[in-house]
Amino acid sequence: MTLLYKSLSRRVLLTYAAMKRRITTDAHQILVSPPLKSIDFPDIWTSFSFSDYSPITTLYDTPQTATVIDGRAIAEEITSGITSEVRRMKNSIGNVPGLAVIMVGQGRDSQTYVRKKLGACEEAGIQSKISTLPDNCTEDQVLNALSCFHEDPSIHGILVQLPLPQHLDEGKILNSVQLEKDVDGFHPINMGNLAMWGREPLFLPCTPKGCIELLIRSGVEISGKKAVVIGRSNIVGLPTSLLLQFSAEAPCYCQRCACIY
Ligand SMILES: Nc1nc2c(c(=O)[nH]1)N[C@@H](CN(C=O)c1ccc(C(=O)N[C@@H](CCC(=O)O)C(=O)O)cc1)CN2
Repeated sequence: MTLLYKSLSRRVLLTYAAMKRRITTDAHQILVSPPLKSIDFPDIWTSFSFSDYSPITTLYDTPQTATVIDGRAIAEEITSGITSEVRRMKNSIGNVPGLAVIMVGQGRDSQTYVRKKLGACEEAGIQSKISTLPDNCTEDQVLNALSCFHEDPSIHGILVQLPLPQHLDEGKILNSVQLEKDVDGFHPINMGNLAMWGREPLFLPCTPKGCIELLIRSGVEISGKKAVVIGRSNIVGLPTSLLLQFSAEAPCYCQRCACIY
């Protein structure tokens, strides 16, 4: 399992590194940008066969017309792909991936998101564990929960559901997530590597990755486009903008403003 995981990560990172090299060594490429499918990432962006998909709509055919992307259908498609991959893994090596979630407090939104994440794991055959801590827990309790999951060989990915209560130091806690298990990609080294040429993050934040997936799977050609990202949060806006840098021509932030581009 570890070998498979390492070989997958390696393959992904090599693709990512190759792409970054191409961009940095060829000034022309900076303007033209390589197609997004050749960028990093893992599972789908590199092995995804575009011919398998009929775009929900070809945006080029209908310029300036808003199109609603059917996220639910795409999510089902992705889940089904992951489910077969996990089944294959179980049949070949007898193991399945394991996700651990740390949730502090009883925030309604957080509970909903965590429930959905665990439900998605179950649907795909991924093992999951959750550590639920009270609103008034100490930083040490969170760090202890993290340590337990770091040492648990059945856990390959850990996420700390955000936001955390005010009295906890979010930065310190995210810094403490083991890099190799940082599935949210929120560790400053993973985030920093995403922002730097010649560096490779081990994981991508899931919402930005999901946005790019939706575009790709809907047949939207990102390369060479101008993109506007509204908001610059660490969780969504900032990493989305970084991802778009690789393909869109001129991504920019838009913070608390109406923006017509
Ligand atoms: N550890 C993490 N904590 C948090 C994350 C995260 O990625 N990792 N993100 C948010 C909460 N969240 C997932 O946990 C999340 C929230 C909202 C969305 C999203 O896409 N929202 C859509 C609406 C979707 C719908 O209505 O069905 C939107 O805002 O347009 C994705 C993920 C904070 N905590």
